[in-house]
Amino acid sequence: MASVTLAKGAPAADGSINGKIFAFLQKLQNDDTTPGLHIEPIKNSEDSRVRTGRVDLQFRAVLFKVVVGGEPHYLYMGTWNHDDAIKVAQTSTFTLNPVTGISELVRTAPEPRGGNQPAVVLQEPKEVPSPVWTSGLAQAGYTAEYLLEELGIPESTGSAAIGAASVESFEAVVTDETVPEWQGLALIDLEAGKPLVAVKENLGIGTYVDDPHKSEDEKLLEGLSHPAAKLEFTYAAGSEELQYVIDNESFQDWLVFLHPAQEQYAVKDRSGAFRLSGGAGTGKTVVAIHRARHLADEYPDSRILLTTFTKTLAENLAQNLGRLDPGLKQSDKVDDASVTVAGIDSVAAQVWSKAGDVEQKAALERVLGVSEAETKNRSGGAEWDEALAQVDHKLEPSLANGSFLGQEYLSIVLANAVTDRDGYLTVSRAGRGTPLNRMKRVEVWKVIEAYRRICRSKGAVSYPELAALAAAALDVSAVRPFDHVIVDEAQDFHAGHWLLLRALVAPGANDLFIAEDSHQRIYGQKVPLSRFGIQIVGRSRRLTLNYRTTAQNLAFAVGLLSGVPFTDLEDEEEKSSDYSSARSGPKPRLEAEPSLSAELDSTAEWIRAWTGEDGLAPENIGILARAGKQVDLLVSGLLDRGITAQKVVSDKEIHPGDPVVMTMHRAKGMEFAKVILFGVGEDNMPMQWALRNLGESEKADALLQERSLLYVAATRARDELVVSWSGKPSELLQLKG
Ligand SMILES: Nc1ncnc2c1ncn2[C@@H]1O[C@H](COP(=O)(O)OP(=O)(O)OP(=O)(O)O)[C@@H](O)[C@H]1O
Repeated sequence: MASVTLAKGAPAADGSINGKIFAFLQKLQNDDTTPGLHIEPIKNSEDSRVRTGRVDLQFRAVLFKVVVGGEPHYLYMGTWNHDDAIKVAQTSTFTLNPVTGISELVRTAPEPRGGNQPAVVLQEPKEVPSPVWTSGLAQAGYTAEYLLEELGIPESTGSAAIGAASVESFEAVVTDETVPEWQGLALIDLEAGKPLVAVKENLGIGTYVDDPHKSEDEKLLEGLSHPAAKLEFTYAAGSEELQYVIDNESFQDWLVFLHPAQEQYAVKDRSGAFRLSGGAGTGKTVVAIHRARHLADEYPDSRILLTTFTKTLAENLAQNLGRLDPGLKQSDKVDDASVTVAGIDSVAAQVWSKAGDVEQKAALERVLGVSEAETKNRSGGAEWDEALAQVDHKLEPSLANGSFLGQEYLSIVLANAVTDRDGYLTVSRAGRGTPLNRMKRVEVWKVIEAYRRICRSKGAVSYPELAALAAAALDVSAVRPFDHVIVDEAQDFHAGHWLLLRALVAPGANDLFIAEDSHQRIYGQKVPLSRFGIQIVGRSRRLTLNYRTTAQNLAFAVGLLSGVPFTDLEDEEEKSSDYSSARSGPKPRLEAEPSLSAELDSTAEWIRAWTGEDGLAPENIGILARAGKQVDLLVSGLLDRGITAQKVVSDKEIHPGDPVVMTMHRAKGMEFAKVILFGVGEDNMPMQWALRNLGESEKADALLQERSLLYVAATRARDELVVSWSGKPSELLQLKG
C-alpha cells in the first residue's frame, strides 16, 4: 500500500485522460511496485525524490516519493506528454520551508503546466527606473532579508514584490507559478497593510522548530499537512477520495482546497453563536457549505439547517452541498433529513403549518393579539396604502408611506410582539432613525390597526408576520427543530427572520453560524442581533481574500463604498480597506454613451466580442440593470441588434446558450465571467421614485442600500466588468468632474 497526496492543478487540462490518471493512481495506492506503473527515477533531476510513472503510451505522471517508517508516500504533481513530463520532473523540487515547516513544490519549469501561459519574469527593484507605484511592503519598510527570516520567503521573491513598480507587476509576482500559494497570499496581505502576526495567524503559521531526530522524508510528509500547505495539497486516503479529487478538482477548487482561515471557520467548534463576515466573493458561502457537511459528519445524529434569503439561493446551496458530498442526505423539508437546505421563508411556512392548534392559537395571540386568523394568503405592501386611505390620520408624507410604516411595523411592532396601542406607546424605538412623539405614535398606531384589520379581512399574513408567528409557535411548544443552524446572506434578514432563527435552535455550542456582509445589505433595515437574544461576543471573524473577482474589479467595487460608514450586525463599523484579491485582469471600463440606443449598441458589441473572439459561452455573461423595465428594454433592444438574451426573474433558471439579463437584486449571490452594469445613469441609480417622500433617516438608509446594490452588482464579475450609462452618470459612481 502507498499513500497519495495530490497537488492543486494536478489533473491534465484535457479531461479525457482523467479516467486513466485515476486508474494509474489507484494502482499506485494498492501497490507501487506493480510493473505496469513504471515508477522510475529521472536522470539529471534537481530532486532525487522525483519519479515518473506511465499513465498510457503517450502520458507520464510526475511524482515525488518519500518513505516514512518503511511506507511509501507519493506526491502527485500532474500528468504531461512524455517529453514535457521529463522536463518538469528534472526541474521541479519538493522541499521543506525551513522557517515555517510548510512543504513546498517548487515548479521551475512552468510552461508545460498551464499550456500557453508565459512564465513571469521576477523583476529586481533596481531594474525599475522611477516607480510610479510603491508597494505597501516598501512603504511599511519590509526588506527581503526580513521576509526570508520571518516567513522563509526567498529573497528573489521578496525583493521582486517589495520593488514592484505597478500593481500589475506586484500581482504577477505573487501569482507566479513558481511561488508557493501561501507565500503569494502572505505577500498580498502584507502589501494591504495587515500586521505580520495577523498574516501568520491567518495562514496557521506558528513557530517551527526543526527536529534533528526526524528524517527529511518525515519532515516533508508532516509539512504537507500544515494548514497553509492544504491550499495546494490534498491527501487522498482511499480510492473514493482519489476519484472525488480527480473528478472535481480541475474545475471546482473550492471543494478541495480551502484557505486555512476558511478551513478553520468550517470545522472549529464554537461555544455559541458565531458570525463570519467578509467582502463579496471571499468564500462565505463556501465556508457555510463546508460547515454544514462537517457538522453532519461530526455529529451524525444532529439536525442541521442551512438557510439563506431566497429560494433560488437555497437551491444553489443545495446543489453545491450535493457536489461537496454526494452521499449526504439532504432535503428542502424540515424534519426530513440530517441536513435541511431551504430559504428562510420556506422554513417559516413549514414550521407554521406543522404547529398544532394550541400553539397556533397562542402564537396568534402573542404576535397579532387575536386568537383566530386565516394565514393561508400572503399580504404585500399594498395594504399600507389601503390602510392610509381608510384612516383619518395626521401624519406627514415622510411617515404616511408604506416604506416607513412597513419598517416600523417590522422592526418595532413585530420585533417586540406589540399587540395594542398601549404597548406601542411605551415600546422602545431605539435604533429607528426618525423620532416619533406620543401624538405621532398614536397616529401611526391607528394606521397599523387598520393594516392588521385589512390583512385579517383578506385572510392574509405578510412574510415577516409568518416568520414571527412560526417563532412564537416554537416558543410556546418549546420544541427546537434543529441542533445547528447555518445562515448565509444574513445581512438581509429582518426582525421576523431573527425571531425565527433564535427559536429554531436552543442556545448552546454550534447553535448559530451566521455569514454576512453588511456592505451587501440591499433589503430592509439593519437589525443588531443582540436584540434577539443572539450574543456573538468574541465569536466574530472576517474573511478578506477575494476568490471571485480580480484586484482591478475589487478596487473599483470597494471604491463605491468609500466615504460612507457601514455597520455590521453587532453594530460595529465594517471596513473594506483590507480586502484583497490574488487574481489580475483588465481595469473596469466606464462607458458614457450619448444615447440609450448607443448604449444598447455598445452592449451588443461587448457580447459579440466576448462570445466571438474570446469564445466565451454566452451564459457566462451577465447584464445587470437596476430596474425591471430596463431588463425588458435590454432584452428587446438586444434582439433588435440580433442577440437573443435570456431574461431571468425570481425562480427562473439560467439555460446555456444566451447571455443573461437580470436585475441587480436578482444577481445577489451569483457570479459571471463578464458583467455589464447597464443604465447606471443619474435617473436610474439611486432609483428616484424609491427615495420620494422619505424622511431624512429613511432616505439616508435607502441611499446606502442603493450604494450596496451597486457594490453587489459590480462584485458579480469574475474577470471583466463594464459599467455604462447614457446621459449623466449616477452620483454613486463618484466620478470626478
Ligand atoms: N478556497 C477556495 N478556492 C477556490 N475558489 C474559492 C475558494 N473559496 C471560494 N472560492 C470561489 O470564490 C467565489 C466566491 O465564493 P463565495 O460565493 O463562497 O463567496 P461569498 O463570500 O459568499 O460571496 P458573496 O458574498 O458575493 O455572495 C466562488 O466562485 C467560489 O467557488
